[in-house]
Amino acid sequence: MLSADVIRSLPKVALHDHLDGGLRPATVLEHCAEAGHPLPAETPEELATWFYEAADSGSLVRYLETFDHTIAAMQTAEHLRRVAREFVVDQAADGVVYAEARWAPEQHLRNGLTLDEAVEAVRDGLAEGMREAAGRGNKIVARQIVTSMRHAEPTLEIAELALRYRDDSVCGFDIAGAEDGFPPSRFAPAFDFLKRNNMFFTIHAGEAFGLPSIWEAVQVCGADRLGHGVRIVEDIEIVDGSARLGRLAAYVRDARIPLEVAPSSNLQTGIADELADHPVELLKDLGFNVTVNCDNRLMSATTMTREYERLVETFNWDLDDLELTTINAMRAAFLPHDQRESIVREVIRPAYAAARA
Ligand SMILES: O=c1[nH]cnc2c1ncn2[C@H]1C[C@H](O)[C@@H](CO)O1
Ligand SMILES: [Zn+2]
Repeated sequence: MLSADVIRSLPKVALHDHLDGGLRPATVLEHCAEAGHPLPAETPEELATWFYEAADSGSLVRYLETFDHTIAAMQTAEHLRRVAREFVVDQAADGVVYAEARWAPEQHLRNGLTLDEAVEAVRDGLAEGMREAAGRGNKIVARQIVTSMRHAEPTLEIAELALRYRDDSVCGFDIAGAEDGFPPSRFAPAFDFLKRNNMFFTIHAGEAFGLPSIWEAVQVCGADRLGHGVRIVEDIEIVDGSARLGRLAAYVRDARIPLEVAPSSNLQTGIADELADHPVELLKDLGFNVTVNCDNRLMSATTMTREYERLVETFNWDLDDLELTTINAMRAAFLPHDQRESIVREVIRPAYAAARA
């Protein structure tokens, strides 16, 4: 069985990781003290436990309430820059070689930052993080995904922001937040605008709500990837031990739509009680384009290494499964094809070959 140390040493790819869901507890404490924002705990250890427990209710809406505290810690350019730098350094130390950090700039304007200033602060922090990680021998490429909050009044403003910073650290767009009651089609004008401009986007869908949400994300909005997407199992029937795919499940699989699966996070928001009952294994076995992600390292008390460790322990995942899902993720990255393939060829494949030898 693969140990945590071996998993950590292997190259991993993080496509779905929220910038405001992965802060170091000590940074939350420091920034919130400066901002005068009260917190429910006083030490990094207590705060880490508080986040995990508060997020572990089985409800996405309650899970999302915990972000009040991290968002309060990210309201100045300096705070955003540091959080972005630490995001990259921490991922790189965990063996992540490519990461996309998603966050919603509209939630970070309380102290007077403009949307552009906020995106630039994160851009600069990501660049510092990449330099710092490389200096420590952990090379990583990091980009940002600009997110719209789905309960907000849909506008084109955030999609336009993403487009303005394309090729300047922004690689894509996303919508996040409560899913039930806020279907992806509300943002159809933003997605149309991005399509017209040939820009990539992913959509959180099939996490807390089922097939109608996934269908809209894929067929109405044209999502390049699905954030979670795990409720696609609701369109799969097991009859006499063999799987029958409904039309939507078949489309998602056959069109190779990448699923940004985040096992620990999904358990906390109610997909199943135990990892053994999580659909990730079935989806992988059926040939869906599965990728493995943390979603929110702070709220789920996890890392990419930990997510894989749990999959190894629960489903006996081996090097083939790790390499497959890592290459799936790298090929689904919102990065130019030649850059993706060079990371696959020069970083991922050789490391897994060496681990086998
Ligand atoms: O898993 C999630 N589903 C829906 N929304 C989420 C999830 N994780 C984080 N968010 C929200 C809370 C953050 O403030 C926002 C932007 O990162 O995205
Ligand atoms: Zn998410």
